[in-house]
Amino acid sequence: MADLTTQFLDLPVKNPVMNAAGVWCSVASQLEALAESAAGAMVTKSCTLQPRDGNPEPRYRVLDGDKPFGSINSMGLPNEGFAYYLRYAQRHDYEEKPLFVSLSGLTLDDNLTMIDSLKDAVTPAILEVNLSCPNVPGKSQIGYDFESMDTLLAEVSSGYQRPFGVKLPPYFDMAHFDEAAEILNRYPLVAFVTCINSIGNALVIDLASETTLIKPKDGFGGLGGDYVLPTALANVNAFYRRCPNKTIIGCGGIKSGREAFMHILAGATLVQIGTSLYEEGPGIFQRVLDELSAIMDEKGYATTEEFRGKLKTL
Ligand SMILES: O=C1NC(=O)NC(C(=O)O)N1
Repeated sequence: MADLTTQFLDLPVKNPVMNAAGVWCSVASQLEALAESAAGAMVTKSCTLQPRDGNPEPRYRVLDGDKPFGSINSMGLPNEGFAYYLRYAQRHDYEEKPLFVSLSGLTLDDNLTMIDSLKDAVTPAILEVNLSCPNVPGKSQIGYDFESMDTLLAEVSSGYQRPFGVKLPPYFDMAHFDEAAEILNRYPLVAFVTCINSIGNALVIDLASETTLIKPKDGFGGLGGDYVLPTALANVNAFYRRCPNKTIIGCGGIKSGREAFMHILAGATLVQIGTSLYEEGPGIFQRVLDELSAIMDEKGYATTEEFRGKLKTL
């Protein structure tokens, strides 16, 4: 029988499956549902210093023939504001499972202000800095601006002075994998890297009405689900190869034990579920865990360590 327990940084985790920031984690009732779910860890909605309404509706659509195979979203960082998530972090039961807090400040100063407060709160929450929201009109993704990313990592490292992680956008070019990894490797406090956020600024069209599916940004939004699995696996493996001293969290296209297995094989220690969680709800965690466990039993792996990063090439 597969043993799904694992270690993340120096923390014991009962299993490697969790939510992706932004999905089922914006308000306390959702966070409590995640805390009670089978997920081995959980993360809060990426927050800004002040509460935000986000973009106009419709801003999320699941793309489904007979079964959901993807999503497009342009939420625009709607959230209750940093203080709300800090309050949750201070009442979370860390014996039950680790909690990640995701920050996505609209400015570097906002990020540093939130990080100071998080550090002063002395909470066991794990910091994930979102460098990759594609949906705030007029704001580019820090992960695609290497100079800004370098500056942010320097400032956060010196301000936070504790291990933290970053949520990266997908990259699509070897030179970009190399450059991003070279920057990340300058910062030993960047203990983990979460790959990937949605594939930004996709466009989905409704044929019948000849109209975009979502309203914000003329219909341009972040793509998730089946569409992004190959890109997510590539980013997980690219940073796993290039950042041997960092832990990788895989996100993108996970809807069953199969994709969770692939992400771990590519190098992920934990895996995050977004689109499928949005559609199925927190019951998905036990289903994916059972499926992952069955695949491991079938292949003869007792733990995830035995196959993590062991992707073979031809
Ligand atoms: O980082 C993010 N990625 C997304 O795909 N959507 C949300 C958002 O728009 O709030 N943020």
